[in-house]
Amino acid sequence: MSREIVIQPITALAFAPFGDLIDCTGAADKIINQGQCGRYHDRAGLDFGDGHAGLSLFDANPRALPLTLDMVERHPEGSQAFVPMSQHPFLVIVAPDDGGVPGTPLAFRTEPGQAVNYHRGTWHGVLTPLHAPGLFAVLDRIGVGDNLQEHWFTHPYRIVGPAS
Ligand SMILES: NC(=O)N[C@@H](O)C(=O)O
Ligand code: NI
Repeated sequence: MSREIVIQPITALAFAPFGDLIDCTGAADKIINQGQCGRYHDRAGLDFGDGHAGLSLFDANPRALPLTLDMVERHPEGSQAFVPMSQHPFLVIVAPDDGGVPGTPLAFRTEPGQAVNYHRGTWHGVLTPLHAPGLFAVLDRIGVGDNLQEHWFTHPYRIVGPAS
């Protein structure tokens, strides 16, 4: 049995229970560098618990749609931010927590130039580019102990919708 999830455009409001949508919409918080740069200041709720911030690069293979979603994961010890290093949309899959297991997932497509930061403990699909290059900067917790909990669905979901 496969259950279908339709991809929707991401909005800050819809994503708010799961994380921060980071982009340059609206006026910059500050104009810097002799007026040559707008600073959209401190836009993510970063949380690294008892660890420290790590900045990594992920070079991920783009995925085709429809996508079979058979697993979501979460990081109980820290937040995780994905910043694309290309001007392509990517797929953001999250799920509410339902007593320690994920509820029905939601699938979002970002706009080019948008990044996301998953709150600590948010159920999410792994990094899912939709176009090459799947190159991302990732800011997440580096520290001791296990910071990864996976949930494999007995019945996978089928993620459908436009890739851009
Ligand atoms: N495992 C890892 O570093 N990446 C995942 O957490 C992911 O969300 O892609
Ligand atoms: Ni993750």
